[in-house]
Amino acid sequence: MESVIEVEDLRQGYGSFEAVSGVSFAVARGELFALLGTNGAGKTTTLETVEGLRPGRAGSVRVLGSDPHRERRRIRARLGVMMQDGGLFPDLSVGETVRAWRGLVRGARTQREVLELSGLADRSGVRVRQLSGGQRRRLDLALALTGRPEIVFLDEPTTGMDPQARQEIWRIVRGLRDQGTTVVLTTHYLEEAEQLADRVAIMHSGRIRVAGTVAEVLARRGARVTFRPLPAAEPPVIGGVAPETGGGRVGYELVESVQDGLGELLRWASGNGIELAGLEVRGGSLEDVFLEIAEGV
Ligand SMILES: Nc1ncnc2c1ncn2[C@@H]1O[C@H](COP(=O)(O)OP(=O)(O)OP(=O)(O)O)[C@@H](O)[C@H]1O
Repeated sequence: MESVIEVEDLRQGYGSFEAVSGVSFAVARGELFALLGTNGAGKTTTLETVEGLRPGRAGSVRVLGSDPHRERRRIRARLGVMMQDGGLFPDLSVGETVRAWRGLVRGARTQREVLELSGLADRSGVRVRQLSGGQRRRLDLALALTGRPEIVFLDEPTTGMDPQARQEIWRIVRGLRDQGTTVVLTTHYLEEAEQLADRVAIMHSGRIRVAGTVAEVLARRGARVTFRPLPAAEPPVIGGVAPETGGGRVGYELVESVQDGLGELLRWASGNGIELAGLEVRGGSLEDVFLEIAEGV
């Protein structure tokens, strides 16, 4: 598959501080790639370098076959960027903002299309300063899409939004992907990545710690099996894993032996005439992986 973004061993920093310490990833055309991570992990720094806002300190970044910083003019019109803190003028109305933006973009969507994308067609005369935070983000997103970009960068597109506003952004982002647009986003919301992303990379302290499809990332987590303690019986070792007791439950973290371990537990229970009270089996979530990485496990 054609890679439209290739990042190899990228290093980036501020003064003597290194914020990104050797990050590598590639994004295929039409893919939705999410960068996740703890606060200060280096997501925005990575994204801004890939957008070409500044040159990397070391390593290589190619976007649509070009160096996004040195050859920015060559590819700029093919990229759409929605920054964390959009550069909107508070005194312009929504309509004026869209008109001004369209004037800067080649092959722009119509005024009406951009207003409809922003969901603000009926608020065209309202000043930007009067919009809610969520409405401003939607306007930012619509502006980023004005030139029908091939690649769209979204830095925390739904931060601070209520669930309904978030769903609306997700609908627009899914629409982009359906049209074959490549999307790279950063997010704090694991659910957002689970809902939208074809592939994710989880960053911590300037490095990518885990990357892959959501299914691949979750596969490194097993399942947690728990039940309520039994007064008369010592819980067995299953799948080679010893029981842990805490919070009023007996639990096992089964990674490679989920099915075998569960089978052993059920055979042990029925062999001893025991009913396992409150038995639960829960697969790993992206949140578990995230917390594990954030805790440096
Ligand atoms: N302009 C700057 N000058 C100095 N240090 C900076 C600057 N911008 C970011 N940093 C530092 O670089 C590190 C990475 O920041 P970055 O914003 O890339 O992380 P992030 O993963 O996007 O975080 P968040 O999720 O909190 O937005 C942090 O330690 C941050 O304090």
